[in-house]
Amino acid sequence: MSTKVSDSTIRRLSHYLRILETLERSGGGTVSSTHLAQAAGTTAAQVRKDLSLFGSFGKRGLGYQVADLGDRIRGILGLDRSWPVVLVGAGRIGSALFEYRDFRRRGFEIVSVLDRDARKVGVRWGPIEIEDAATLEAVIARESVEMLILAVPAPAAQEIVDRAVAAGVRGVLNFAPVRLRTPDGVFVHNVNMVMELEALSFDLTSREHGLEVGRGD
Ligand SMILES: NC(=O)c1ccc[n+]([C@@H]2O[C@H](COP(=O)([O-])OP(=O)(O)OC[C@H]3O[C@@H](n4cnc5c(N)ncnc54)[C@H](O)[C@@H]3O)[C@@H](O)[C@H]2O)c1
Repeated sequence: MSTKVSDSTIRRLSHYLRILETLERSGGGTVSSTHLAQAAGTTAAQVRKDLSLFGSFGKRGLGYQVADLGDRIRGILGLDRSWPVVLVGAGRIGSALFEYRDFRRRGFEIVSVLDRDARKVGVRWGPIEIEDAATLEAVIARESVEMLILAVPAPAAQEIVDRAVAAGVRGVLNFAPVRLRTPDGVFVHNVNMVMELEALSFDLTSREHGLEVGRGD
């Protein structure tokens, strides 16, 4: 039977990893679940619960080896390899994402950018040239890509995803404000900054409604 892992657990693992990487840079050693919890804004019990989903880590009373736990979390998150990524949509969002250097540092390399606008196709962006969106399937095969970033207008999104999935893509980071339909085994993560702002607005107004903001599962 497979274990269900919540999105919040995955986010906390990313958070723990950042803390561990800071500790690795300052010499490593060991870290307690209490320290990790404080730095991540959660409880020691939550840290232990999150990690226990993936096996046993650390020794009771001795804490976790920073380097070892970092490696294990990188393995759990699939960050012990690099992921070539194709970006479709060389517009404002697309160019901002392409410029973002942390992707490559964390193992996500945008190996191709595609657009359907003839004025953009062939334009050089650093080491790459924007390619014609009509060649999407060929690019996915050439680069052995499983991840797609979608930064096109909403009406264009579904068709691109259908083609990409048929060509072998299994994960989509979607910026278009549209709910995409994909078959089982294909994962879509939507980025919607308006929803984030709405959540923030809720946080700021919740007291007026007598509500307490909680950050549980
Ligand atoms: N997730 C968020 O929070 C957020 C924030 C802002 C914008 N967006 C969304 O991101 C998307 C991109 O926004 P933008 O401001 O970069 O737009 P933009 O108009 O600057 O860029 C869109 C690009 O997509 C290209 N394109 C259009 N149809 C295409 C197709 N069928 N195949 C390939 N390329 C195609 C266009 O030529 C253009 O270069 C939009 O859907 C927008 O609503 C999301």
